[in-house]
Amino acid sequence: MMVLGWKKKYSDILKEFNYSEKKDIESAIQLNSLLKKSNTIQKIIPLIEGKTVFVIGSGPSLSTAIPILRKYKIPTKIAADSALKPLVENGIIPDIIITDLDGDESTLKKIAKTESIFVVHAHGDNIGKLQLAKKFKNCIGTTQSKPFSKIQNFGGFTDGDRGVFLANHFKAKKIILFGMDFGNRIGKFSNTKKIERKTKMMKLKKGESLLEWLSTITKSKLFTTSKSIKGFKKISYKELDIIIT
Ligand SMILES: Nc1ncnc2c1ncn2[C@@H]1O[C@H](COP(=O)(O)OP(=O)(O)OP(=O)(O)O)[C@@H](O)[C@H]1O
Ligand SMILES: Nc1nc2c(c(=O)[nH]1)N=C(CO)CN2
Ligand SMILES: [Mg+2]
Repeated sequence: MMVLGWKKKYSDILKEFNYSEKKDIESAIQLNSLLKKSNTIQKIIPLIEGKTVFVIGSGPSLSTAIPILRKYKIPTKIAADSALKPLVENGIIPDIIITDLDGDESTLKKIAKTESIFVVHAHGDNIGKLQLAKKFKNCIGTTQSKPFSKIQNFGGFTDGDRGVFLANHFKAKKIILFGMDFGNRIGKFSNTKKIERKTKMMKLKKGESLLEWLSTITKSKLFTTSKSIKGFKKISYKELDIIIT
C-alpha cells in the first residue's frame, strides 16, 4: 500500500520539477519488463521490520560518518546512490542500495552479485540506464507514480529520503540518518555536475520537506547524526551505542 497522502506529494513534484507522469510510467513499464519474478521483498522484511536501520546519504557529514559506520556490523545499512562508492572503498557493503542508477556505475557492478538488495527507481529521466538493473542478483523496482505488477511505490523522492520511506514502509523500529545533511552544501561524494546544481538544491529541499512530513505520520523513531531535521532527534555519534540497544 502507498503511504497515505503520497498522491498529492507526487502531483506537487510533477508541477514543481516540470516532470511528465507519462514518462515516469513509461520508465516503470520498461523496468518491470526487465525484472525477473523474485522473492526479494521477502528478503527485505527481516532486515528492517522491528529493527534499527541506518540510512546513509552523500551529504558533507558522510566523511566523518564512515569511520563510525565501520564499527557497527549489526544495524541494517541502507545506502543512497553516490554514498555507495566511498562506503565500499572503506569496506562497508550496505545491505540495501537505493538508486536511480546515476551513482558510480563501476561500484554498482562490483557488488551486483552480492546478497545486497538493490532498490532501483524508474523515472522519466533514467530510461536509458535501466538495463543495468538486469545485473543485480537481488532487485526491487520502484516508481513515484502508481505501483503495478513487480513495481512498488514506498514513497519519497531523492535516493536518500526514499531510503527512509522504505524503512518506514517495512516498519523499522528506529531509523538513524548519516550523511543526510540537506542544507546548502552538496556533499563531495555526490555525483552532481556544476550545471545541475540549481536542480540538485531544489531536490534536496524537496527531500528534506518529505522527511519532515513523514515524521508526522510514521511509527518509526527517527534520529539524525547529520544536520538537524524537523521531527528527527539530533544525536551525536557517542550516543549511538545507547540508541541502538
Ligand atoms: N547535502 C547533501 N548533499 C548530497 N546529498 C545529500 C545531502 N543531504 C542529503 N543527501 C542525500 O544523499 C543522497 C545521495 O546523493 P546523490 O548525489 O546520489 O543523490 P541522488 O538522489 O542520486 O540525486 P539525483 O539522482 O537526482 O542526482 C541524496 O539522494 C540525498 O537524499
Ligand atoms: N522524472 C524524474 N523523476 C525523478 C528524478 C528526475 O531527475 N526526473 N530524480 C530523482 C532523484 O533525484 C527522483 N525522481
Ligand atoms: Mg541518484
